[in-house]
Amino acid sequence: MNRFQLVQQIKGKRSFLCVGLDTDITKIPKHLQSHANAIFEFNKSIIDATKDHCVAYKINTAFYEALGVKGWEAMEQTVDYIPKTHFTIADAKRGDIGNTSSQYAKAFFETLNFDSITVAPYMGEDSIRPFMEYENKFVIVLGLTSNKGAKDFELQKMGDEFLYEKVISKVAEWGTPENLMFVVGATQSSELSNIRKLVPDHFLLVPGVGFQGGSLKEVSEHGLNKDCGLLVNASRAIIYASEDESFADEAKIIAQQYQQEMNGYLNF
Ligand SMILES: O=c1ccn([C@@H]2O[C@H](COP(=O)(O)O)[C@@H](O)[C@H]2O)c(=O)[nH]1
Repeated sequence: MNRFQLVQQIKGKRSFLCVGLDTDITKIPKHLQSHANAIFEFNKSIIDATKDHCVAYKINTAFYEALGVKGWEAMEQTVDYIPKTHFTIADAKRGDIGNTSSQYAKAFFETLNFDSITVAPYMGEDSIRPFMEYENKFVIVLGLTSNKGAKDFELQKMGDEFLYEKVISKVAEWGTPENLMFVVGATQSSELSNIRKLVPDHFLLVPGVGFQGGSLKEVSEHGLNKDCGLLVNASRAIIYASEDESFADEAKIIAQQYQQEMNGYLNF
């Protein structure tokens, strides 16, 4: 999917919600846990229930990799099941020397047909370039993350700049808003206006609303750009909205609430 198609979808749905499929076998409703293909069955119900209210799905690969072959198969089935109208994110946080990054890119963009992948910037340009060689695919580079540990490196000053500012400005030179996005945690909304000065046109993937306490209102006030420019992710708040058989209906209700709130913030 390209940027234009993503923006069109946001405009049509009046939503910039990304549903996070952080599917944990121990947290899904009891009646599904004994199912031979429990993870995929759960995801299928969540996708069916939320697809009218969101524009993207983010699969955090850790939850699937933890289960070995069965988890990987469930991830493959899930990516294939997500409607082609929706933007897909492999939240895999990869990045390595060039030839290894090429294999990661092949794994997530060819073997699995994701639209994008999250990448850690620490190893520099040659670790990110291989992901950028694909047309209509996005590299989503960790900028300023939502966790407490962001203060250990990302929010350390290097001269008169924070490290995260240096990372975002430098990485932005390697790509364009057509193939590059940045992760910025919703818990870091006080830095969003500053980030928008560095990258006015890029999309930002914003995790951290819901369970981590980030504010959708603040993120929208400081992060929206002329094309929306935001994909706000909620995982646990949506997929674990209920532990019983009505989990998909409850997930739909929460996703719809996010959509309605987002509609009110959109400036087009
Ligand atoms: O800075 C970051 C980067 C990634 N994440 C991921 O997003 C989701 C958040 O899940 P919630 O349940 O909505 O809190 C999860 O997959 C994280 O690994 C992040 O939270 N912060």
